Amino acid sequence: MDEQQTKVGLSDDELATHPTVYAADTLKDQVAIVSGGAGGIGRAIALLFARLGAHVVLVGRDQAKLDALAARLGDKASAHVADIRDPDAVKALFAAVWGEHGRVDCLVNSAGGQFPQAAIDFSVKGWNAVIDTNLNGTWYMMQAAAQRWRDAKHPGAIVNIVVVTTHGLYGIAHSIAARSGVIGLSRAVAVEWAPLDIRVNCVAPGAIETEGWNVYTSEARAAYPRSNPMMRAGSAFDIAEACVYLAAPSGKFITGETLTVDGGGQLWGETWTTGKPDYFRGG
Ligand SMILES: CCCCCCCCC/C=C/C(=O)SCCNC(=O)CCNC(=O)[C@H](O)C(C)(C)COP(=O)(O)OP(=O)(O)OC[C@H]1O[C@@H](n2cnc3c(N)ncnc32)[C@H](O)[C@@H]1OP(=O)(O)O
Ligand SMILES: NC(=O)C1=CN([C@@H]2O[C@H](COP(=O)(O)OP(=O)(O)OC[C@H]3O[C@@H](n4cnc5c(N)ncnc54)[C@H](OP(=O)(O)O)[C@@H]3O)[C@@H](O)[C@H]2O)C=CC1
Repeated sequence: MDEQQTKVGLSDDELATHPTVYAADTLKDQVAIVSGGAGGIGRAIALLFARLGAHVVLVGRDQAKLDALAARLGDKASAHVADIRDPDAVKALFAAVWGEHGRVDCLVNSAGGQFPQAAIDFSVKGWNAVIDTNLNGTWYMMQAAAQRWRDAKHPGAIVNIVVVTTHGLYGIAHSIAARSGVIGLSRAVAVEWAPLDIRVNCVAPGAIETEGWNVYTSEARAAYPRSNPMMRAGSAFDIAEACVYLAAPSGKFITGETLTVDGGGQLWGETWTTGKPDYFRGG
């Protein structure tokens, strides 16, 4: 992080009142677990899902952050502390939620992240922290959700928030490896779990303005809005609406897919999370 940390992205009030294309009862009576639910993208998902009728279970490691958002949502949300890297904590989370609500309809895995560093300098510990969070943690959540759905003969939908992997994203190779793993895993289990009426999809955000950006230098952050042909950053609300599309009946014939929400960034544009090296500046 650098000294120029600022509040970025839409406020909770803006997210809660943002116009949406979805009907108010789109997710009526559903129960959705959102990991990273108090993070920048996760809170947009939580606020929209709750607005569309779901009860949202907010998951993260920071009780106070979760409680603050849950308090805003009243009986539309509850807070559960769990580290997704701990498979026992994940099992306990699902036991608690099923015990409390008797159902889960949807899991959104938005917990994740990475730090910018040239791959050649990754330490073993740093590499493992990113793989463990983004690949292993996501998998523990997916498997726990699917086992419960299988045992209860209940349909389910999983949406994994990943990263656009098609042309790197220089400076976060550990995350690209982990997210490519999640995308491949999602495609594989989409087939295995179709007989269980479980759909598994991913959303790959481009530059989405959230406080998560504070892990990057101000120079890198300043370039993100120019990383796509729309020449602007997206908002967490764009990701939230994509998640609804895949989780709700609108996505009922979609599984194993990755929906890229990046303003065309994978087609044109470049992203240097550690700053653009002189070599690529030409001249
Ligand atoms: C095309 C479309 C365009 C798209 C254009 C897109 C542009 C934006 C791209 C992406 C944006 C986002 O994802 S937004 C952000 C999402 N949120 C985040 O990234 C959250 C911030 N990240 C993290 O919390 C951490 O990085 C993470 C590893 C995931 C968490 O794990 P832990 O808590 O275990 O990590 P820590 O204990 O802090 O660190 C563990 C070890 O990791 C290493 N480590 C951690 N931070 C480090 C650092 N800054 N530099 C070096 N090494 C570091 C050290 O070895 C640490 O050990 P020690 O040496 O012993 O300390
Ligand atoms: N913003 C962007 O431009 C982009 C974001 N993404 C991805 O989207 C996802 C959400 O990003 P965003 O909301 O911006 O980032 P944030 O950092 O704001 O949110 C990430 C959330 O994940 C939670 N989390 C992290 N590790 C764990 C863990 N081990 N167990 C439980 N919860 C954990 C954090 O909560 P706590 O620390 O309290 O546990 C935090 O609330 C991430 O995977 C991110 O990499 C992808 C592309 C672009």
